Amino acid sequence: MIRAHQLTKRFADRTAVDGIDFVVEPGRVTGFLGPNGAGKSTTMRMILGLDAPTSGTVSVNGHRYAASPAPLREIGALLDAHAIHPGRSARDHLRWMAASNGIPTTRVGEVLDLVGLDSVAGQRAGRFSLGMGQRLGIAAAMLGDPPVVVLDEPVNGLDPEGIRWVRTFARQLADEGRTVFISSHLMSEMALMADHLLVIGRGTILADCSMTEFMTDHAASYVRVKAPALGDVAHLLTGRGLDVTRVDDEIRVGGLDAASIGDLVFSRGLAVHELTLVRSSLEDAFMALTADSVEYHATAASEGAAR
Ligand SMILES: Nc1ncnc2c1ncn2[C@@H]1O[C@H](COP(=O)(O)OP(=O)(O)OP(=O)(O)O)[C@@H](O)[C@H]1O
Repeated sequence: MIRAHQLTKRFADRTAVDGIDFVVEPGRVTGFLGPNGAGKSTTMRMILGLDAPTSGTVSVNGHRYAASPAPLREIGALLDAHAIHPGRSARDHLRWMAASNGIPTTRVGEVLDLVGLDSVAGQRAGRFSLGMGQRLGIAAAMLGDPPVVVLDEPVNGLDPEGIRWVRTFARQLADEGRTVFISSHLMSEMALMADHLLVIGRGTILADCSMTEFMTDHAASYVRVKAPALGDVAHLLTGRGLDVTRVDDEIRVGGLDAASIGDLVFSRGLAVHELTLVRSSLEDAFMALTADSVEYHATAASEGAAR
């Protein structure tokens, strides 16, 4: 597992990570989410010992990762998929990494197979597409068969097939009992991939909960009601103290579940033509939660100009 205690990183006058505490548990995919500049990469770099904390600590499997005698066997990390010599073949790149970490070269064939790159392993990495580069980065991360896997924005720029592959792969690693920690600034992607969420904004933790809890706590919901005598239904529900808003040919009701609303309306002999629970999307919930921590807000005009 990964454990952070009062983890802090300051760059000159900027506090990138501000005294955060969290535990990333094994056996599940934990999504690390936050808007651009929230502190995700800085946190991941501190986990991997690439940045030293200004104060606080972070440990991997109970000790500081930088002090590990066999780092690739502790954590497999994908930070920058382009950090590969372009003239070297995928196989040579992995062989070199394996040799410098005391890992038998037979493992190279296994990880190439694992990520589906065996047929192109002799090609120069500089010719790889973005998706192939990500797969090669993940193959490198898996060389030491590590119990902890950290992937920073692994689906950035991937096509739908590549995204699905990363998702399935992450799930498989968690099912094998590994600790899987994946950053992204896209909620929709995490909704499909993560069991647990750690949301960061301006260097502080905004949420640390299961996906289900996140939805319950942060996603707004209402019941859409359509009825021939809409005014009468609205009057009845408002009279019961419910939060009722009329929008076109429907009313939106908050504060009571759909079945109870149906029963109540039926008990007055009124007909109902539609009764639907509507939840705001995870993306909406995430945007609402992190709205105050977004560094760069696009104005409506600049959004329009960008289109
Ligand atoms: N080496 C550095 N020197 C100065 N400031 C830095 C440095 N690295 C990061 N920062 C600042 O720290 C803050 C957090 O950056 P970080 O890259 O960790 O965010 P992030 O959540 O990974 O963002 P993104 O999704 O854009 O990658 C940002 O304001 C960033 O400008």
